[in-house]
Amino acid sequence: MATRSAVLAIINPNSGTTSAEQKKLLQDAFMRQATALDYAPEIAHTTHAGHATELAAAAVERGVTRVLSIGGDGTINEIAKALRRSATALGIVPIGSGNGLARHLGVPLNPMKAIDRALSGRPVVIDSGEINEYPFFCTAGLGFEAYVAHEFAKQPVRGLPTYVRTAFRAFQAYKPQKLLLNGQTKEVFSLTFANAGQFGNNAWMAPTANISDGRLEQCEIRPFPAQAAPMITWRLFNKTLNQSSYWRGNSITTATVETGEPLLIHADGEPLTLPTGRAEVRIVAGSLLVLL
Ligand SMILES: Nc1ncnc2c1ncn2[C@@H]1O[C@H](COP(=O)(O)OP(=O)(O)OP(=O)(O)O)[C@@H](O)[C@H]1O
Repeated sequence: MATRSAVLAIINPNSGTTSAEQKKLLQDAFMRQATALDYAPEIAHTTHAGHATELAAAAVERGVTRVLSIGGDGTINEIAKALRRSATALGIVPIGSGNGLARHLGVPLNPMKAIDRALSGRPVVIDSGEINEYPFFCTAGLGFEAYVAHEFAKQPVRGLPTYVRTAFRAFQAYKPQKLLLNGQTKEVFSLTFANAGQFGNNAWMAPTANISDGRLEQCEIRPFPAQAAPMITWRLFNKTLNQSSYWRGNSITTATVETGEPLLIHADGEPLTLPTGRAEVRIVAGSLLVLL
C-alpha cells in the first residue's frame, strides 16, 4: 500500500479576530477534507512568535509536500521563510487582519474554500524579497507604513477596526523622513518595496505589481498636504494610486536605503528595527511554491 503524503496545517491562535471556536471548526474541516483526499493530515498551533518558522522548517526536513498557513500575512511570512527554495509548497488559509498575499493571489477569503484550494491546488512559483536578512512575500517598507506597523503591534486587539484607528492616530503624529535612496537624497512620506501589489484589505500601493516577474515595485509617496489625504486614500483603495502626482514607482531588482539612525521598517506588516541606518533590498526570483 502506498504511504499517504503528509500535509501540515499551522494555526496562529493570535491572528485576526477569528474566535477560538471558529478556528476549531476550521481545524476540523481541514482534518476531514485532507483525510477524504487521502492525505495524512497534521495540525500544529503556534505558541509564540517565530514558532511557525520552526514548525515549517521541521516539515521541510521531513519532506512534507504541503504546509498550510492558517493565519495572516505575519504567519505566512514565518512559514514561507522556511519553505523558500524547497520542494514544500505553501497553502494559504487567510484569517488575518489584512490578508494581502491571499488577496493579491486570488485565494478565496472564505477559509473553508481556501482549505479546499490549498489541498487540491497546484504549486505555482512566485518571487520573494529580502530587506537585509528579513525575507518578505507581500510588501516591505519604511516611513509611515512602518510607523503604523510598529504602533499596531502595541495594540491589545488586532483586526481591521483597530488598524484603521491606529493608522488615523499615526497620521496625526507622523513626520516625513529624509533618506538616501539609491544614493539620491529624498524626503518621503512612505517607501514601499512591493512583491505583491497590496498591503492587505485591498490597499493597493503598487497596482501593477507582478509577483512572478523577478522584480519588485519601489513605490515612493512624496510628502503631501493634509487636504490631499482623502484623495490619496481613495486612490489607494481604488487601485489607482499610480495615477496620483504624489506617487512614484520604479521596477527594480535591488535598492539601498540609508538614514543617519536605526531604521524602523516592516516586512509583511511585522515591525522591525534595524540596528543600522542602512537597508539593502533585493528580489529573490522564483523562490516559493504556492498552492493555487
Ligand atoms: N501563539 C502566539 N502568541 C502570540 N503571537 C503569536 C503567536 N503565534 C504567532 N504569533 C505572532 O502573531 C503575529 C500576527 O500574526 P498574523 O500576521 O498572522 O495576523 P494578523 O496581523 O492579524 O494578520 P495580517 O498580517 O494579515 O494583518 C505574528 O507576528 C506572529 O509572529
